[in-house]
Amino acid sequence: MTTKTKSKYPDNADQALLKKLGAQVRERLAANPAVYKVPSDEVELFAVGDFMTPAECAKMIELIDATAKPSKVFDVDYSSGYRTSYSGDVDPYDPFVKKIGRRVDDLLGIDPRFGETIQGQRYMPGQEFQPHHDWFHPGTSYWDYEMSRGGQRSFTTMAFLNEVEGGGTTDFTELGIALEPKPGVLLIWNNARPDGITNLKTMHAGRPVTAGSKYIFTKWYRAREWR
Ligand SMILES: O=C(O)CCC(=O)C(=O)O
Ligand SMILES: [Fe+2]
Repeated sequence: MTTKTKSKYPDNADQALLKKLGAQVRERLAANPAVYKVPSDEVELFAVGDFMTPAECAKMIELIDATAKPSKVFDVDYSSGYRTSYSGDVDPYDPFVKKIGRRVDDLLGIDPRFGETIQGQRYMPGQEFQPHHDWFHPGTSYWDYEMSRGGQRSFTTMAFLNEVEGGGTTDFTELGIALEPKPGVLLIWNNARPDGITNLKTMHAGRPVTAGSKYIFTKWYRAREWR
């Protein structure tokens, strides 16, 4: 249940910053031949193949297994069963994790201070992440807190780390796009539209894994310095 409370932050908080960041990242990705733009007029969505080597995927999976615990959710607004995977922040001071984080920073060209720490996720059969936006919704219990520590989420990056035996696609439910988990691939999307307004069409889901397991990591960027 969502309780609307008065906030000192406007619904479109950080719009101007999101617009500026969007333009900056768009230009940088367009200049990079390793970046594939997934065709859509509604969401700026990109993929990079072989972003992670097989050895790096294996190492990240090891770290996720070591830290995985039931997913933290913004509990008041996320009903139980919404996200049933396991997740955890992998050690941000681990040199390997730092190296991968810097690679993502460099790909996007966003100020590294805007980046959240890398979060790992593991799905076992039956586990999923139901349709949601990664950007924060005004009026939620966590809105003011998140606005005070970096503001709106600008870009999402998400890497597939293993071959999934069954299920586990990442679906953009408003776009009719289903992306097969392919180890080493990094997905990138802008959570805002080019005008800087948060984009409703970025609705996406991690579909239930039906066989095997699915490992990913996500790294989100804010509109401002994240603390
Ligand atoms: O597992 C997926 O494919 C999606 C994960 C996701 O949406 C998230 O972590 O925010
Ligand atoms: Fe998400």
